[in-house]
Amino acid sequence: MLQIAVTGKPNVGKSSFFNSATSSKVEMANYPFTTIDANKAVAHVVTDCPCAELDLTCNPRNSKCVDGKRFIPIELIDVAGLVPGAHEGKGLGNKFLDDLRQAKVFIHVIDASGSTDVEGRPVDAGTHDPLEDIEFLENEIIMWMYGILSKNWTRLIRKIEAEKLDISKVIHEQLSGTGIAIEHIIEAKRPINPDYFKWEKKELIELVSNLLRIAKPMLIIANKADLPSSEENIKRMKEKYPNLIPASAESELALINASKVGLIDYKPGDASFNILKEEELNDNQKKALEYIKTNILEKYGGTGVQKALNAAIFDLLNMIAVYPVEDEHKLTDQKGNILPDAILIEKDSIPRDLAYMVHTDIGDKFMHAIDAKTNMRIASDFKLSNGDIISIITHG
Ligand SMILES: Nc1nc2c(ncn2[C@@H]2O[C@H](COP(=O)(O)OP(=O)(O)OP(=O)(O)O)[C@@H](O)[C@H]2O)c(=O)[nH]1
Ligand SMILES: [Mg+2]
Repeated sequence: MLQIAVTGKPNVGKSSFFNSATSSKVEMANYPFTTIDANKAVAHVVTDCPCAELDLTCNPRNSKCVDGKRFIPIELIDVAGLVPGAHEGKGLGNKFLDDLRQAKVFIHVIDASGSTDVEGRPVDAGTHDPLEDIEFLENEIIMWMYGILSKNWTRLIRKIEAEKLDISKVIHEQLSGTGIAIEHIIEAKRPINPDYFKWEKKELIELVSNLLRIAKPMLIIANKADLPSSEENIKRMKEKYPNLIPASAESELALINASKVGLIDYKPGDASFNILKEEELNDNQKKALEYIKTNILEKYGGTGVQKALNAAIFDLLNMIAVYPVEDEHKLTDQKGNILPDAILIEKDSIPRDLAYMVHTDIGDKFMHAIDAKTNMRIASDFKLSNGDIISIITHG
């Protein structure tokens, strides 16, 4: 399953974000290094389910559908906090950084309120500038990957020369286990001096920065947006990082918990909620809900948690959800389930790519595909888009 890593310095709310997105109960506390061992669980990205526009009732198998919204599973990993110097082992950094290897995209959680110092220790709200945290973390991740790439570099270069090997392939092998594709490496090294025998630290770092930008993009989440000192910081940071998403993991947890016990009507991603059992709420709960409504939902259009997951997959990784079916008339699988599976695939993929995502065997036996919304056969270079329902015709 596609993995998103939740990363950042200690004590910013990574585990709170993780718990709110996955309904897990890992420990959260106001001191650094509460989390040591990485936690993994399933979260969901949400998109419009085609069942709504087609006026159908679907029977999802690999995902869920709630009120015409399709919730598609992804894996979230919550890791230990990183401090400056992590790539040199500070704060157990090397071990912690290796937990990020598999991730396709990073959600970088920062404490927008400035109430934790650079190593995550609580300080007076507003006394630390969270902008500094964005820069140091990016640098740590670059230096970590540089460490992996540059290991035995001189020996590797000699080997490439002696055995006439392809540099991209060798780099690909060196970075195996990071999910970085050879195409990413080819693209990342394009702007760098082609004479790789002359590459030094500067060129390798440039290569790694390009690679990370292409292959493992990072989304910044300004968490603790509910605290008063966050507002000014968010405004200021947005000028430099316009894609930054303000969030309040703590508010999302509160809303989800209230919704689970039936006090309110709320689902992840909603920008509002309805109180269902006013009489069962005590004064503190009423105040808390009112606070979240005015200071988070109305101000930022949601708690930011679901928005962040969606942005990571649909915007940063440029993915779309496509629905393979076996019966293009009934839009079902063999067992009669309507729109059973939602598959996350890169935008502009072609039908054969989808066939391979469904199963290697289906990919190998691919003949052509049918757009099940129009019942028309589609070209082999047809570019899939979000919400497409596709029937794959195979031979044999
Ligand atoms: N006000 C506010 N506090 C939050 C929010 N999210 C988390 N916190 C608090 O921040 C502190 C740290 O939360 P954690 O989720 O443990 O943070 P972490 O980043 O996982 O910390 P480490 O595991 O130590 O790296 C806790 O006291 C949380 O209650 C939020 O959205 N708003
Ligand atoms: Mg934690």
